[in-house]
Amino acid sequence: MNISAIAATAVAGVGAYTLYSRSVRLESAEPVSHDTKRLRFALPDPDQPTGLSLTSAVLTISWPNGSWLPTIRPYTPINDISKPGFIELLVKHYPGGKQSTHLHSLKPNDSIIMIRGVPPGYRWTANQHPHVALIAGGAGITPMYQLTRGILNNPEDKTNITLVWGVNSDTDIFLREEFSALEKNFPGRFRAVYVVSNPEPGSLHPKGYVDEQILDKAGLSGKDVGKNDTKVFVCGPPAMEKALTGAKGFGKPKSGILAELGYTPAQIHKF
Ligand SMILES: Cc1cc2nc3c(=O)[nH]c(=O)nc-3n(C[C@H](O)[C@H](O)[C@H](O)COP(=O)(O)OP(=O)(O)OC[C@H]3O[C@@H](n4cnc5c(N)ncnc54)[C@H](O)[C@@H]3O)c2cc1C
Repeated sequence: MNISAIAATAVAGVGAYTLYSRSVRLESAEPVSHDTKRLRFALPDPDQPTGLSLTSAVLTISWPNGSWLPTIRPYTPINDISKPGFIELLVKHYPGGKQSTHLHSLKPNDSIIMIRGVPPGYRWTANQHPHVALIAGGAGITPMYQLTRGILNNPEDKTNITLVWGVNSDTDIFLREEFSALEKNFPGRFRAVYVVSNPEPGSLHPKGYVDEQILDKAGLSGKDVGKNDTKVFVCGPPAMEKALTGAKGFGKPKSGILAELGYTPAQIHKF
């Protein structure tokens, strides 16, 4: 969904969707890499449920630098959405980016408006697929983290998960500890593979981008996974998503890496 469609839905539904009593207050802001912060917002009532379902984003509304027009952008909470009282966002700063610059400038006790319900998100159903492949680039990790935690924290859900995350540098793997803990606690259920385009000397991760070879090595080619058994989720920068899922344009549409590996469009969901 593009930003204007999201904004239109938000404006049309603002009465129905305003969840957190207009504003939420920043409790803490912690840098997790050179350009990314973890922001924890308190809901007005500490017992208030997040009201979020797996998987969903929230819409943030702010007026950076006293502007007349609001800036409206979606972000994907990374906290345990079953716990009440707060919302945690992981926000990458884009130089010149309106909302990410504003969110990075917030100090504890500053407030923003947050709306749930738009964009609608992907409605996850436990055990609908025996295996999911989560392919993320950079800040596109947030919906993958929400989904991974949601699946593994539900004792009824037996879905296996393979995560492939492409980042620029080793320091951009900011959820490494959280993912390591999940790998340890759910052996055989969850596996994470990191691909680094500019690795540090001595990095343990493969150098490069998420391509056919990396996915093949991660066990995600058609020969490794039953064709209809895997649901693939993709979230990353536009160039990465294009390479994975193909591109329309002038002339013949280009098929992407996932099609080459044997996945059908119905198996692929782009966050
Ligand atoms: C459903 C959904 C969930 C999202 N969840 C998150 C999240 O959890 N964390 C997060 O950090 N972001 C997330 N985003 C992206 C976020 O909504 C904003 O688009 C992003 O923060 C940039 O907004 P901005 O106002 O700072 O930049 P803008 O003012 O919109 O853009 C300014 C410039 O920044 C650059 N830029 C903006 N976005 C990107 C991009 N995605 N890739 C490369 N360059 C870009 C471009 O050069 C652009 O011209 C999500 C997006 C969607 C659609």
